[in-house]
Amino acid sequence: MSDGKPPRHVVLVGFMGTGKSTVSRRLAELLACGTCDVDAEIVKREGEEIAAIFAGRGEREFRAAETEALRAVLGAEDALVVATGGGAVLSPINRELMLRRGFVVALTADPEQVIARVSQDPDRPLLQGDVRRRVYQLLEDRKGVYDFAHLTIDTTSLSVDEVVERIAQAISRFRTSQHSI
Ligand SMILES: Nc1ncnc2c1ncn2[C@@H]1O[C@H](COP(=O)(O)OP(=O)(O)O)[C@@H](O)[C@H]1O
Ligand SMILES: O=C(O)C1=C[C@@H](OP(=O)(O)O)[C@@H](O)[C@H](O)C1
Ligand SMILES: [Mg+2]
Repeated sequence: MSDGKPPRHVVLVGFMGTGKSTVSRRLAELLACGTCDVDAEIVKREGEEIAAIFAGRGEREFRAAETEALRAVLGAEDALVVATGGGAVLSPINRELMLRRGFVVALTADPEQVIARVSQDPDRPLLQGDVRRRVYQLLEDRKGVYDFAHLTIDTTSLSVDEVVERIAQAISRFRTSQHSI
């Protein structure tokens, strides 16, 4: 349900390793606005690392904490670039919050590119064990879940700066067409 306010934040969604956290920081610099990573917000609010929450309390509790963190972040008065975690879109409540408060940008990347990027960081709890198998399985499980975004960018062969530039151009078009961000 709309509360009558225009979309305000830029919200990045997408599978793990598509570049949401990295792009969000760089895009915020370019737009001269604040930025928030929902994963970092969860860690701050819960006082535990993401992997520790998954290990100690399970994914269900992580998802509940994620919705509360997302709600708090998107409630900010000033415009932010918000990086979400790859599974944040699984909840219809979260998708509704994002669409109500933001211009939603989905980042995608080919599976092998995702694997190359996430293999450098061993801390993602859902990718423990056989990373390749987990990535292909989760991509299959999550097919279509990022399609609700206003804009989708395939980052497979783009640099971070090129992704940032494309989002900035799209925001500019979106602004002139009707909305404020
Ligand atoms: N467009 C890109 N090209 C190459 N490497 C990238 C790109 N975007 C992100 N990366 C790298 O991929 C890794 C995962 O990026 P990250 O921002 O943590 O993704 P996410 O938040 O979507 O999981 C990081 O090492 C980052 O530097
Ligand atoms: O896809 C997911 O379910 C998750 C993605 C992670 O964020 P990134 O997409 O930034 O890696 C983090 O929220 C958590 O490990 C769960
Ligand atoms: Mg991230």
